[in-house]
Amino acid sequence: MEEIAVKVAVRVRPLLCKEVLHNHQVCVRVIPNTQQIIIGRDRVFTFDFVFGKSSTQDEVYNMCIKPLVLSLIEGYNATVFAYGQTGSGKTYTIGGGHVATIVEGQKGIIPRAIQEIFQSISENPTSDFNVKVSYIEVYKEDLRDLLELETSMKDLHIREDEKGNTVIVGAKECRVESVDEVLSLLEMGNAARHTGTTQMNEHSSRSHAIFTISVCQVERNPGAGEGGSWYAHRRIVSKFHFVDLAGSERVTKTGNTGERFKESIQINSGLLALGNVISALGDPRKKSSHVPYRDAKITRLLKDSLGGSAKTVMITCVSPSSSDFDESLNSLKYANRARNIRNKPTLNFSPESGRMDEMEFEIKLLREALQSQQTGVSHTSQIPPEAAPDKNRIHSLEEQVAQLQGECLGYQNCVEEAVTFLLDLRDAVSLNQQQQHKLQEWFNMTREVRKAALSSFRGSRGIGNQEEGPPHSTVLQLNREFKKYQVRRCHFFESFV
Ligand SMILES: Nc1ncnc2c1ncn2[C@@H]1O[C@H](COP(=O)(O)OP(=O)(O)OP(=O)(O)O)[C@@H](O)[C@H]1O
Repeated sequence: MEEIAVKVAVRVRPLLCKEVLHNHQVCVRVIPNTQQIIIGRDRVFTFDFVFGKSSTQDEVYNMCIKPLVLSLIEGYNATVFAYGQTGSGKTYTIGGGHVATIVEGQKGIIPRAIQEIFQSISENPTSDFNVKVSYIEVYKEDLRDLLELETSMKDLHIREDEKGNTVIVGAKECRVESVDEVLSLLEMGNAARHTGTTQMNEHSSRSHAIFTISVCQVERNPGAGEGGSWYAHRRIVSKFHFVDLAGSERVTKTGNTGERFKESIQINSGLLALGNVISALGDPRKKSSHVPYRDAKITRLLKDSLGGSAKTVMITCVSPSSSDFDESLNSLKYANRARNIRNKPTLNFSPESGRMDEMEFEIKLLREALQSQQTGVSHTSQIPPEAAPDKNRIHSLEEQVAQLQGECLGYQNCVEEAVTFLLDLRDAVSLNQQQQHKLQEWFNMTREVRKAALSSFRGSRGIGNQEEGPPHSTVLQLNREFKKYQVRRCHFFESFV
């Protein structure tokens, strides 16, 4: 599996009107025709992409995000996250805020990516797509569903699936069919997000927000099956996380008190945890050390994006103002360290679900074939009684496939449950005896279910000692038998013409 580095971009926003009015000096500049940034008089940093004060939203999108959208459609998970001091331009860049009223050129990353995803879908006639979005925020270390505010925080849980990908159990996933639908959900979520006014930023995000678009594509591949007469399905589910982190802030500078002060503490501790993860992953001297993903919700959520299986771009936003020199230098140091993080992107084929789709499809074909042949039989008065066993055979095949599908579903559900549970335990620091016992019980149960599924299938076929194989191979056997039956039946009818 190929390792690729997390790509790091730095964007320096222009001085804001109030900074110009207060006569702030510029202390961060892009060195023209390079990928370098200079801060102060002589601190130079090199990044994958650098964007200066006059860079446009379009440039940022095309350079950093477009390739990720293409990867998403290919089947990779992707993440872009914006990091930086409060007021440095993260929400502006990611595309939060009032997406509906914003002028075209000012649109941030999310609306542009959505546009492109739907464009790609419309240009792909060979697959069926199912697109869903979810939007959650981490506010003071609690998860909140921005698309379903009634959902209690307690009902949202962070879990890992069997591939190690982070999933939020309980978060509302809305099925969407158009760009406008996504934008109105985004707008709704943005309106529900915790924001507040601080001395540093009039519309400061007080939470980390994760907007996720999940694309499920089922490729229709005619003729791939034996004899070219049925459809093989490839199912890919890939996700794009757009993460707008809350900004780091110095409490003395923001002048925050009361609730804002409490928020600052939580924001900073989440970002500190993120800094530690970046440091553990990005510092070659700490290569073999423990990565403290579990120290905060945001680091747990970003686990597969940092050192995991996704393709990731980190956009570090910095203020050019000399009054923010220390914060900007810090952000650049973090960004520099993040360049050493390596991910191992993997394609998200879903072989199990693919098999289920395939089985469902075959059942459909079997049913259709059965129906049309039954009709044929009833219209053919000269058909001799020898046809009856064939009809019975097709009935029995259909029953077996249906039974197999039911067994596979039960088995799949059970395994999924066990995997989630076991992975949870695996992540725990240590297991006590009771937990180890429970773990063993789950292993035993899975084995039993699998055994029962196999023996019941063998029983239904009258097979005693056939080699154990995955349920998939039995479907293929059924398919083959059905084809043999079809050929025999054709010959049979031909002999009457
Ligand atoms: N590249 C840019 N060009 C023009 N204006 C910008 C740019 N980046 C940010 N701004 C402006 O700077 C201000 C602060 O930006 P924004 O709210 O995006 O910061 P933030 O990093 O998300 O802050 P916080 O962490 O407090 O939420 C906004 O008024 C925004 O419009």
